[in-house]
Parts: sequence; structure tokens; C-alpha cells
Amino acid sequence: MGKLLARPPVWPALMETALSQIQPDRLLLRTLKGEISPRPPFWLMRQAGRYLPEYREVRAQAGGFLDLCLNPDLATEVTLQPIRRYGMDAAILFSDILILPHALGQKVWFAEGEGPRLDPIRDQAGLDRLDVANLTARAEPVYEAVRRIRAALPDTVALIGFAGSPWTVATYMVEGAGSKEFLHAKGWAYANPAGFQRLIDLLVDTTVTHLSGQIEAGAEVVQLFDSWAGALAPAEFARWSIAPTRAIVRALKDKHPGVPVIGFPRGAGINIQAYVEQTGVDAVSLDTSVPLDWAATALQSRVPVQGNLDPLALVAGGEAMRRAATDILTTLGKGPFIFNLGHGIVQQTPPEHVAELARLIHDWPSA
Ligand SMILES: Cc1c2[nH]c(c1CCC(=O)O)Cc1[nH]c(c(CCC(=O)O)c1C)Cc1[nH]c(c(CCC(=O)O)c1C)Cc1[nH]c(c(C)c1CCC(=O)O)C2
Repeated sequence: MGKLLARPPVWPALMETALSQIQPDRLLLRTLKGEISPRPPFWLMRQAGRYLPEYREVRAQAGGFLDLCLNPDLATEVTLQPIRRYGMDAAILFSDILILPHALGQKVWFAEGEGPRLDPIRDQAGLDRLDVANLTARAEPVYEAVRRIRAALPDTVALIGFAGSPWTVATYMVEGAGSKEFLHAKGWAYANPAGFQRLIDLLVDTTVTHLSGQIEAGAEVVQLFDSWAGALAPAEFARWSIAPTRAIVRALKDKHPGVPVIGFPRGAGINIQAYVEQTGVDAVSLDTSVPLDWAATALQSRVPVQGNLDPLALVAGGEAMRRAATDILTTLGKGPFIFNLGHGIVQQTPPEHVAELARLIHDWPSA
């Protein structure tokens, strides 16, 4: 107190804001600072979605999937649905990684039952047609949803914003759809790396803008989804996954120093170690294939880890799910740890299995 009083009069007010931003009652934020808690915080990737009947009801009212993402009222409602049912420690903004290309003026649509479609961009002329200047205006409904979600959430629940990482978003922008081979994206990256670099650089800058918009609206943590990191050979992983992620983390740390970034380089194998060492992410999300003992020694000694229950174990439920979840909690729970899945919830997941998983974690370690 004595020290506070000795400062110029503007300081106590600033200090108060800084202290109130720490939100010590939010378990997820404490874990991201390195704290080890008796029971870890948990949330589930794709925790809002088609496995929930109440989501399907809202989805039917919304028109298209993008209309749902860009409707602040409905996006708020579906974000809160899993929190009401299961009491997760974090809500993740209901949106999509393809909102960014949409907000850049690329044509994006979701063909029913077929997944995302985009009008593909495969050269400099395509890049020149993107409309970077109007990004935040087009994405404004997303930031409005973040404000409403934060206002509606209980104090103990943290709010996570997100974006795709540049490589993963680029695969959709260049292929024009989901892909297994990445013929056009990899073709461009190998044949004309300097040209492809311009797309990646544009995505680094606009991802920082989009995540900053979410943070300024009330997101307290952000996650970068690099869903297709595992498709890259090591040299390309360094150039198209690690380097852009490092640039995004640096820029976010400049603008919003207290906001943790979780990286999710799905399928990266042992390259995940270089990712943790070189990108500056505050925590790393593990896909289902990462061995728990290895993660504890190679990764968790450096940063908090998140993951990595097989989403299909959650579909199966019963003893298989309990055993897999218990192994994860036992091994990774000794360090700073966020319980999650190794990838998104699948549509066929019975909601009561999620309820059982939530009980197991809430009761941990006494379960
Ligand atoms: C690659 C990717 C996308 N989107 C996303 C990724 C990265 C994570 C991953 O690898 O899964 C990220 C994403 N997509 C969605 C969220 C919402 C937040 C959450 O609850 O986790 C998040 C974090 C909602 C969504 N995004 C999508 C849905 C289903 C749309 C519907 O309701 O019909 C949801 C709930 C659509 C989507 N969006 C995308 C695809 C490939 C699809 C089609 C897949 C499908 O049809 O299930 C792109």
C-alpha cells in the first residue's frame, strides 16, 4: 500500500485495472501461468456443435453456417450451450477459421454435407483481389459476439478466442475445399516459395488483426489451430508453421502482453518439440497420437500442455473412455495441464458421455 501511495495519482487506477485483468478465480488462466491445480481445468475442442440437440435447433433457425457465425445473438447462445450443460472452465467463441478468408472478401460457403468451399486463390492476381482494408468491418459481428459472451459468462469461466494458423487457412484458400494431398497449396509453396510467402505474410498480419479484435472485445486466451501442420515435411514445417506462428505470437505479445497463446500443431509428431521451443507459444495442445510420458518430459517441462483424449473414446464411452481419461489425468496432471480432446468432438458423440467425462474431471482426483 505504502508504495502505491507514493506513486503519482494516476497509478492506483492503472494498477487496479491491471490487477482486475488477472482474474485469479479463472482456473484456466492460472494453469496457463504455470500453476498446478488438484483438478485440472477442462474444455473440449468443438464443444458447441451438432452432437448437441439444442445446437441443431439454433442451427436450423440460422440459415447457413456462416450466417450462424455472423449472428452475434445466435453465436452467443451456441457458445454458452455446452457451458450450461457441462460446466467447462472455458468457453470457446463459436466461429470458424474460415471467417478470416470470408472477411478478406474471398467467397466462402458451406455446401450441405460436403464441408467448406471457397473460390480458390492460386496466384498473385488472386492475392491482389483480397480486401484487407475491410477485414475488421466484415468481422465486426464476431467481436460483438465476444462482447456478449463475456458479459453472459460466469466469472469463473474463461473465454477463448481463436484463428486458424496461416498454413492451415492457406490450404483452404488455395485448394478451395478440404484436402488430403494439398496439391495446389504445396505445389505453389514448392514451385514459387516467394509467391506463397506473400500469402502466408498476409495471413500473419490479418490473423494478428483478427485475434486482436477478439482480445479487445474480451477474449482472455487465444488458440491457433494448425490442423494440417502434420502434412508438412520438416523444412516446410519450419517455414510455413513455426515461422508464421512465431511472428503472430511476437506481434500479439507486443499488443497484448498478458494474453496467453495456445498452439495446436496437429499431427506434427516430434516436430512439436521444435514448435514449442521456437514459436514462443504459452501452451501447446497435443493431438491424440502424442505419447503421454514423452509429452510430460519433452514438452510439459517447458510449457503447460493441453489434450489429448481420442474423440472416438468419447464416442465409445464406458470403461474405455474412463481408462483413457484417467491415464491422461494421472500422467499429465502432475504438471500444468488443461484437459481436452486430441481433436474436435465428432457429431456422433452421445451427450451423456460428455456428461460422464465432465463428472470424472470435476471429481478428480477423488474419483
Ligand atoms: C479445419 C477447421 C475448420 N474450422 C475449425 C478448424 C480447425 C480445427 C479442426 O481441425 O477441426 C475450427 C472451428 N470450427 C468451429 C469451431 C467452434 C468452436 C468450438 O466449439 O470448438 C472451431 C474452433 C465450428 C464449426 N465449424 C464447422 C462446424 C459444423 C457446421 C455445421 O453445424 O453444419 C462447426 C460446429 C464447419 C467446418 N469448418 C471447417 C470444416 C472443415 C468444417 C466442416 C466439417 C464438418 O462439417 O463437420 C474448417
